Amino acid sequence: MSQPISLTRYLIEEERHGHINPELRLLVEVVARACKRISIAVGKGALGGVLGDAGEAGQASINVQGEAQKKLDVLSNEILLEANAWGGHLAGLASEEMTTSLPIPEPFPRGRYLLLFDPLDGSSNIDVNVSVGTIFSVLRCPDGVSEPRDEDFLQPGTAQVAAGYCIYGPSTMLVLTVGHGTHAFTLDREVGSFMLTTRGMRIPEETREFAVNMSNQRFWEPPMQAYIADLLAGKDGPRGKDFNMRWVASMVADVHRILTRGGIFSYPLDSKCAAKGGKLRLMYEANPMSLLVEQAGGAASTGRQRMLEVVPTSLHQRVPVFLGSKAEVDIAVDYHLRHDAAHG
Ligand SMILES: O=P(O)(O)OC[C@H]1O[C@](O)(COP(=O)(O)O)[C@@H](O)[C@@H]1O
Ligand SMILES: [Mg+2]
Ligand SMILES: [Mg+2]
Repeated sequence: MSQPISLTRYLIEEERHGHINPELRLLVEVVARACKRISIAVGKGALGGVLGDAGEAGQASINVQGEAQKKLDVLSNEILLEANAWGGHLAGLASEEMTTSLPIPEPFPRGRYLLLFDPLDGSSNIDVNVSVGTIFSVLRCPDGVSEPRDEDFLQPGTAQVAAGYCIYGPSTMLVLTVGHGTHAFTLDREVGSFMLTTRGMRIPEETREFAVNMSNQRFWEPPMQAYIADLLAGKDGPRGKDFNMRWVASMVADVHRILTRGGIFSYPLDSKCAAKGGKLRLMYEANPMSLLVEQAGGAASTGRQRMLEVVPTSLHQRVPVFLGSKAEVDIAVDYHLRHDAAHG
């Protein structure tokens, strides 16, 4: 195998092709560098004193989502904030762990992009040494806005100029799109660089594998109940083939598997999360993952609408998610549309 090229070299090539400008190239480099720092913190585990809950004296620290924060949620957020505030390419930032967005304050240099991130995805897996990750999305700051507010971030997923995630697993990998394919880079720990190990990831169109939290089954809507029942019926059911199931409960790990070997990932609407609109967050989970999946030949939907066309109404908006192998996502969507048509 020929020597893989570095992330820096790949980004320079994309700039030469006119796919990105120098600002966006450097922005991605800054995010990648922050992810390397998070990877080191995650890798130290119990030795780094970073496991367990955030907060003091037995008092849990609760974020804007109403969820208890882990120490690594807080640390990863701080690493991304610090790195990007000094980067000079951003006008503002928004994070799963912060109530409102943050315009880059004086005296930091201000740029033209907006960055949204889930600093540590899969928090429930931190203390059990299972893969976690960082998810990010890059938007343009609207023209004429120098101090962006929450509403300036409310752009549909189609407006993303870059998206990616870093998975902290047996190896640390950065999976990135700047709108020209989805590419995977593996961190060479000795050299300290991300190296391009898969150019142009492709999701097989069809699959026999699904990912869903089955413990929520009785809370799902009827079309989701019907869809999964038919998958479980296997060879004897209407699908005529047996399906396998996987659920890591870190979206990064589940999506990484799907980008690698296909499958369908779903976090559907259920009666526990219906009032909030779903479980997963549109702006820094669903949208970046949907762009990566579409760029790899897959599909992503809310079950009723293409994910990337959802017009956001709030920064921490939640949505139902179906993404992965295109033919299978289309089938899941069809169950929902047929149900809606039959029930008005
Ligand atoms: O525990 P559940 O309900 O199966 O949820 C798992 C889902 O929750 C999440 O962990 C939410 O992410 P955070 O850890 O960033 O809050 C997703 O990664 C994952 O798909
Ligand atoms: Mg998450
Ligand atoms: Mg998180």
